[in-house]
Amino acid sequence: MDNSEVTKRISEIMMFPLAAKSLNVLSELGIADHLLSHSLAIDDLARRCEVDATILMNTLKVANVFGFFSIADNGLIDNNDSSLLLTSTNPDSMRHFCQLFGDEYYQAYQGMLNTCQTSESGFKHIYQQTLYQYLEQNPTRSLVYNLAMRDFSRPVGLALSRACADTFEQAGSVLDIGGGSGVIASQLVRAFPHLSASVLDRADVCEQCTPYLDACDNIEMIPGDFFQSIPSGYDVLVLKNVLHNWNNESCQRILKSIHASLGEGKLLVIEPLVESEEASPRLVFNALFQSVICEDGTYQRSEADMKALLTQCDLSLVSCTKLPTGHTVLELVKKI
Ligand SMILES: C[S@@+](CC[C@H](N)C(=O)[O-])C[C@H]1O[C@@H](n2cnc3c(N)ncnc32)[C@H](O)[C@@H]1O
Repeated sequence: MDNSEVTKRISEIMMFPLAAKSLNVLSELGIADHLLSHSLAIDDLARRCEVDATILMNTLKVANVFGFFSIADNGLIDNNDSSLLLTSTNPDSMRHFCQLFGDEYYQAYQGMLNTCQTSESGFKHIYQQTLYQYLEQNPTRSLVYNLAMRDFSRPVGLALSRACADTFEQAGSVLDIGGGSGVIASQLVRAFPHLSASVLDRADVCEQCTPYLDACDNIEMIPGDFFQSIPSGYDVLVLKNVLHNWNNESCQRILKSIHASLGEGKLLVIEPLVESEEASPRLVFNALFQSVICEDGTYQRSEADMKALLTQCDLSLVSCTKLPTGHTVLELVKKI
């Protein structure tokens, strides 16, 4: 690559925040929802959203560079297959994800220099409180967070049902620890109707997410704190995308609570782990993301790091399975 190409690349990279922010603003405004039933002229769309038509058009053009929305020569704006994923009701929706990543997380990246210097959370540096303290005090944004996790976890729930079918077929009950909106629990009871499922999460999450559960799924939401205690008596405990939010010391405290409740049951730890030979850009970004957004001193873990952490907590590894989503499922039982 010659210098002029590198110069172009640098200027593109430095402008990329505008691309992420454009998807965020279009998601906050619900533009894809406005276009759900028909195309609209830019002036009409801007009027409905109470924004400046020229700036909205420029925002749409940035999104369009990345393949979102269709902009006709006559100025009519419409959804295309990509922007349909920004609608609220699409089962594969990424709208809440764009709202969360392009707002709170985006602002927290301002703390990254501090994270590099101190290994402390960039989020905490900017917001002067941890992510979960912030969410507790901001119910509207907490709902965005919970729905973003739901959007993100949907494909994993399906993959998990297929990959661990034997485990769930043989089980009668499952508890999803830090299970948020209950998306994984819902998918499990649909795939295995004999299962009874519960979700343990922070009290405000349980209250907020109960209306989003399908009543037919009959899932119990249990308000609690996984650092304090976890109810026992379940055949399978699921812990998905939880440990990566915490440093080793906090993970050990969570695993101690799990150990106390596990009995004869199985624990499934599901995490996006990195291996050096499969460093996809998304996983490379994720490693940095965890240190900036999560608790002070949190680092991305490899499969070996995770196995070491789990076995230090008196758990024995039974199996290790890769999901097509890039997550690893570690099945564990209490060490005898
Ligand atoms: C990254 S989200 C993962 C949610 C869900 N497991 C999933 O994969 O979609 C982490 C979850 O841990 C929950 N959480 C954080 N601190 C908790 C605590 N002390 N006790 C119980 N749940 C907690 C959060 O509310 C959130 O739902």
